[in-house]
Amino acid sequence: MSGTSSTLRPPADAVAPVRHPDAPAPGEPLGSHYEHCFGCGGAQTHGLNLAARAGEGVKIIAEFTVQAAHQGAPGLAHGGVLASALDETLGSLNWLLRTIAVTGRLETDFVRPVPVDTVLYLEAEVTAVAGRKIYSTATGRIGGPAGPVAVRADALFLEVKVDHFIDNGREEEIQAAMSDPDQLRRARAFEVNP
Ligand SMILES: CCCCCCCCCCCC(=O)SCCNC(=O)CCNC(=O)[C@H](O)C(C)(C)COP(=O)(O)OP(=O)(O)OC[C@H]1O[C@@H](n2cnc3c(N)ncnc32)[C@H](O)[C@@H]1OP(=O)(O)O
Repeated sequence: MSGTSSTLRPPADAVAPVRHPDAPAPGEPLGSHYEHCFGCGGAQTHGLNLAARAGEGVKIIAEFTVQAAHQGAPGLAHGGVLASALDETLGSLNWLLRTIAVTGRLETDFVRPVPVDTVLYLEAEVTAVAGRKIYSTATGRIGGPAGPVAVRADALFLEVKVDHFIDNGREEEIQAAMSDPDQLRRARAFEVNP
């Protein structure tokens, strides 16, 4: 079964997304934006450790290996973990636009089961922008770019101000991230254009 709800269809006045001139070059790894991020942070023992790199235009390519800690059914990835991998990959797209944005809606199709040890190969692309709304889509394949599709998602991200994180995040982590002496790391923790 497949389908997309009407809120994920760009309106008639939507425009094509524009890659920021300072976006990383195609093939360049994005690295982790925040070490405690469940999706990409190295400090998360059971996190996804997802590695994303810039693609052409407004595309991202990412890979993550399903670990034993990611199981739902015996030997198979938990659906929520797969949705997290899609969310993280889609979220990384905003780095190409240099827009701070959070997921408002994420619709996921689980097409086939994903065994532990699988390398999930993800491709995501921004499809349209309408004001604060950023529309995007992603696909996850088993093993590599020619592998069978296991998951796919459509998403709506909403542009926010950095205050979104400062006002809502737990004080302890906000203070730690803001007092990081590394300016780039400080900026990326909040997904801000450095
Ligand atoms: C390398 C480093 C990269 C960085 C890599 C980073 C990866 C990070 C991980 C991935 C990203 C995440 O998981 S982010 C974390 C998960 N997401 C969140 O925590 C977001 C929680 N939700 C919120 O804070 C809020 O609901 C917002 C910000 C999404 C929206 O609130 P708002 O700003 O007040 O906007 P609001 O006025 O309600 O709505 C504005 C317009 O958007 C529409 N809209 C709002 N929400 C929705 C929705 N869920 N579905 C449909 N439409 C919606 C409204 O109808 C309205 O349309 P109209 O009337 O104007 O037409």
